[in-house]
Amino acid sequence: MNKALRLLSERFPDYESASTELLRLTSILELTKGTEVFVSDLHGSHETFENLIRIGFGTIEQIVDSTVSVDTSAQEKRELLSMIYYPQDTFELYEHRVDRKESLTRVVSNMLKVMNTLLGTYSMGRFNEVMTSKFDAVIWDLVNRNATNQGYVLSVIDNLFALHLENNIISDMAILIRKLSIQKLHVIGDIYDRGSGADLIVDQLIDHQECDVQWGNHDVVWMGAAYGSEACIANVLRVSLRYGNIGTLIRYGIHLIPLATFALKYYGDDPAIGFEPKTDDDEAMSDAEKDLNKIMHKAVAIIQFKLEGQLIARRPKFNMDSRLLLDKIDFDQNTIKINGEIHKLSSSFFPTIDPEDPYSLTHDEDELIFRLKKCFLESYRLQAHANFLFEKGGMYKVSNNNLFFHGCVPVDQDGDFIPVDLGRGQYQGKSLFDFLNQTIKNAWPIKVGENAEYSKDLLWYLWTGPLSPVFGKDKMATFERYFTSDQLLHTEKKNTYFSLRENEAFCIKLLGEFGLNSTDAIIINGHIPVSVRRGENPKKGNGKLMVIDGGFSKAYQAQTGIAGFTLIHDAWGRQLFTHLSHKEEIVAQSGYLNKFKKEDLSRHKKLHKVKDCPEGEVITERIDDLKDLLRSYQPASICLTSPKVSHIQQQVLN
Ligand SMILES: O=P(O)(O)OC[C@H]1O[C@](O)(COP(=O)(O)O)[C@@H](O)[C@@H]1O
Ligand SMILES: [Mn+2]
Repeated sequence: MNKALRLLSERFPDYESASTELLRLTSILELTKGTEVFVSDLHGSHETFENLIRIGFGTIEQIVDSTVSVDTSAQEKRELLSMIYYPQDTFELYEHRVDRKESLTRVVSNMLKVMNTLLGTYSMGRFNEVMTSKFDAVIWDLVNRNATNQGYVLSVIDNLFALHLENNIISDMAILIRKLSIQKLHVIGDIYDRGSGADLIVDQLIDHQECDVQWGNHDVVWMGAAYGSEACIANVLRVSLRYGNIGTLIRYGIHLIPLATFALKYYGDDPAIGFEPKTDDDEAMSDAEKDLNKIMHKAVAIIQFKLEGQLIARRPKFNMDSRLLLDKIDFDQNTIKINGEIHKLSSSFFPTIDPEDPYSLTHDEDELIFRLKKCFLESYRLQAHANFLFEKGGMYKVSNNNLFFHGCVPVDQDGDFIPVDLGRGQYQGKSLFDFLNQTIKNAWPIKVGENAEYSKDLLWYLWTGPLSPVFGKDKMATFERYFTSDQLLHTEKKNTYFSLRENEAFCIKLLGEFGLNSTDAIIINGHIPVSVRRGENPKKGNGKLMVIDGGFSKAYQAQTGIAGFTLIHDAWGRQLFTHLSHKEEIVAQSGYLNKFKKEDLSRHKKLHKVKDCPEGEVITERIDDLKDLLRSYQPASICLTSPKVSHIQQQVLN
C-alpha cells in the first residue's frame, strides 16, 4: 500500500466506510453544478450587500422564472420574489386580501418548486448544513412530497394556517431559498473601509455555508490591526476618520476617547485643513463633531507616518525608503523636499514632531497607541472576524477554472514576473502568492517572536508596499495628499499588470502560471473601479479577465455609474450582473422591480453537472483512490459477502 493509500485507509479503515464514501462521491458527480457567486470591493456597504444576499445576487429571479408554471402572472411572480427577498415587508401586501389564504398557499407551493430546483445542486449532507429552521422537518417533508402527493401537501398547509404558523414557515422557507441559491460565495477582497458596516458584512459571510475571501489591501490592514500591528492600527483609524465612519470601530469596542482627548490636547487650536471627513451624508455629524473628527484624523495620521517610518527602517528589504518623508521636512521654511524638488506644505502645525528625531513617538503618543492596541487585541468581535479572515481567506484561489485574486501579479514593462525579496527569500508569480499566503496563514493564531513580528510587518507591507499583489501601485500618496497641493505628487502609478491585462496572450500566460490551461479558464479581479459611466468595460483580454469592482461602495458609485457587479458561474456558464439599485427601489408597493442587467459571458450547450466541471475531476480522482483502497480490502470482505454482492462490488470497482 503506498503512502497516499495508507493515509486514506486511516480515514476509511474498512470496506464499509470506504464504500459508503465512494457512493457519496459518485452521487455528487451526478448533481447539477452549484451556483458560485463572485463579488469584490464591498467596502463596508452592508445595506447594499444585505440586499444582494437577499436577492441571491440576482439568481433567484432566474430560478423562479424557470420554475413556476407558465400561467403565473407577472404580478404574482413579482410578489413571490418579494416574499422570498423581504417576507416581513411583503406579508403586509396580503394582510387584507379576501383571497389571502389561497394566495399564500400558492406562494408556499411555488416556493416548494423553487426549493426543489435548487436541491438538484445539493447533496443531502450539504443540504443538512444549510437547514437551520425549527420547521426543517416539515419543510423537508413538503419539498419531497410536493411533486407526488399534492393532497398531502395541501392538508399540511391547511394545518399551518389553522395554527397561524403560515407566516413563520414562509419566512423560514424564504431564508432557506436565499441560502440555497448561492452555493459558494467568493469575495475577492476589500470588505473593509469607506462604508461603516464592514463588520456587519463579515457577520453575514461567517453565516454563509461556503464562503471564501481573497484578501484585499483594505482587509489585510484590518487583519494587521487585529494582530496588533501598530502601523496597521494607525491606518485603520485614520481611514475610518477620513470617511467619518466609526461605526465598525464602535461595534468592535474600540474606545476612541483617549484619541479624542489626545487630539484636543495637542491639536485643539489647529484648523486641520485637509482633514475634513469625506462623508456623503452631511447630516451624519454636527459641525462640532466634524471639528473633533478632523483633529483626531490629523493626530492619528501623524502617528501613522511615524510608525511607518520606524517599520520601514527595521525592514530594509521592504525597500520603501522613498516613503520616508518626515525627515525631508524643513520645519523652519515649512517645505518638504521630494525627489530633489522643494514643495510648500499646506500646514506648519506639527506639535508632536521632533525635527531631530521625526519618527519617534512622544510619550503621550506612545501611551495612546499602547491603549488603542490593547483595545484591538482585546476586542472579542474583531478577533473572531480576524479568525475568519485568516482561516477562510487567502491570496488567491482556483475554483472551476476561475482564478481569482484582488489586485495584480507584479510584472515589469515586458510582462515578466518581478522577483520579490521581502527578507525571506526571493519569489515571483505564483510562488510569491504562495509565500505570502503561507506566511500570513501560519502566523495565526497570534504568536510571539520574530516570525510573528515579521508577519505583522508583512501585513502592513501588503496594504501599501509597491510590490504587494493586493496593492500594486508604486506608492500610497497619503502624506502628499494631506500636505501638498502638487497633483503630480498625488499620482499613484499602477503596476504594468493593469494595462497588460487588456492583452489576451498576457492573461493566458498568467492562467498558465497558476496551472489553468483550459480554454474555459478566466481570471477575476477587483481593486480598480470600472467606470461604466465613462464607457469602461469590465471585460479585459478578450474576455479572459474580468474586473468586478463596480462600486458597491457608495463613495465610488458616482465614479462607476452603477451599484456594483457580480459574476455568477452556474450550471449554464458565466454571467455578469450589473446592479442598478438598492432596497428602497426593490420593495415597492407593487412588489419586486427588476434593477439589474445581465450579460452572458459564456454559455454551455447543455446544463453542466459536477462531473462536467474541474471540481468533478478532483472528485473522480478521489473515487479512483477509494477504488484502489477497496481492492486492498476486498479479500477479507469477499469471504463475508454473498456471490451476488461481490458481483455488485466488482461492477462498482471497474
Ligand atoms: O481617498 P481614499 O479613500 O483615502 O483612498 C485613496 C487611497 O485608497 C487607495 O486607492 C487604496 O484603496 P483601493 O484598494 O480601494 O483602491 C490608495 O491607492 C489611495 O491612496
Ligand atoms: Mn483594493
